[in-house]
Amino acid sequence: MSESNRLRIAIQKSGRLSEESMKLLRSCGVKFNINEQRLIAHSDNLPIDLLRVRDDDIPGLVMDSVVDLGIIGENVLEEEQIERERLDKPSRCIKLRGLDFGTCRLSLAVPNEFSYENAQSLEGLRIATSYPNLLRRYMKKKGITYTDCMLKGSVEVAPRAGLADGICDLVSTGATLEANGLYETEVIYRSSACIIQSTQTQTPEKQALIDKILSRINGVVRAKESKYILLHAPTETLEQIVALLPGAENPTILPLLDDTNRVAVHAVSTEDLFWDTMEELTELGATSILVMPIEKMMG
Ligand SMILES: Nc1ncnc2c1ncn2[C@@H]1O[C@H](COP(=O)(O)OP(=O)(O)OP(=O)(O)O)[C@@H](O)[C@H]1O
Ligand SMILES: O=P(O)(O)OC[C@H]1O[C@H](OP(=O)(O)OP(=O)(O)O)[C@H](O)[C@@H]1O
Ligand SMILES: [Mg+2]
Repeated sequence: MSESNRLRIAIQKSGRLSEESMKLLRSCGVKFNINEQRLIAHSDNLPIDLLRVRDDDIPGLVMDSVVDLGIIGENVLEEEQIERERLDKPSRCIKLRGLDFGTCRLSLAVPNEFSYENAQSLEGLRIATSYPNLLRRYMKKKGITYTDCMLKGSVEVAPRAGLADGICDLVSTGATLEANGLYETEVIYRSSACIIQSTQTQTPEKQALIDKILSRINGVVRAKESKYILLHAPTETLEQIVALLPGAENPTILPLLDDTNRVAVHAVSTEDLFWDTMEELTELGATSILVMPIEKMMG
């Protein structure tokens, strides 16, 4: 493959991570248009190409240095890492940071009529999964022998179709399990999306661009977790009010026109402000409480 000076980022073409991956890159100032038929999307404003592929292919593309960065579920990353360990193949990639989407868990589940007591209840059974390595690691730790039935999709229909006794699949709300007459018994792995980088040597220009993207991602994620809070506070309860604002450092205190008993408080809070705290603030005499989202943060 020819060497390119453009940074290559692999994202899921279509599925649970696609929209959020594109949204994250766009919020970092990477402009691009997607043509559904095309594998590659070129950014208009930065030397970046997006490769739109199946999520299972992303860790391998990063580890083999075909692309520089990838956005992927930790579950798929870990599955590939265990596979490469097994095959004595190097996993040349590092996780740059976790992301706040694609949160789910890999769980064992059995049909509603199955009487499950503990993990040992699965001894000798056949379990359908798309994650044979994560399943094997868990079952080995528990000392349970089983047979696996590898399915790339529709894992949850396997017990009804007579292909397996139980399943090991991703769960979020549990609606898919319920719809298929199954119930969750053990969580074997908790996952969210993450961004990974190939450890193969980058050009200094590419590394500088990766650092810039990562710093922007940090800013976007921090901003999402933070809120800008404005309120009016009586001077006598000001200290208690400020102490209630979660993670707010050095708020700005401003005088109010024609009112010497109250001040305006402006603060950036590193956490969401919950209704309970809002109620406590009003009990302390705070008024005109506004909680606003922050788009970007830096410095
Ligand atoms: N219900 C869910 N809620 C949140 N995140 C999920 C959920 N299901 C899966 N994920 C995360 O999103 C990733 C992609 O899930 P998806 O179901 O789109 O994969 P897929 O069907 O294997 O797609 P592909 O066609 O790309 O192979 C999973 O590996 C997991 O990290
Ligand atoms: O617990 P729930 O909220 O029901 O989510 C779990 C389902 O979500 C994922 O599939 P997805 O809907 O992405 O479709 P897929 O099976 O085509 O991958 C996963 O494979 C489960 O089937
Ligand atoms: Mg997949």
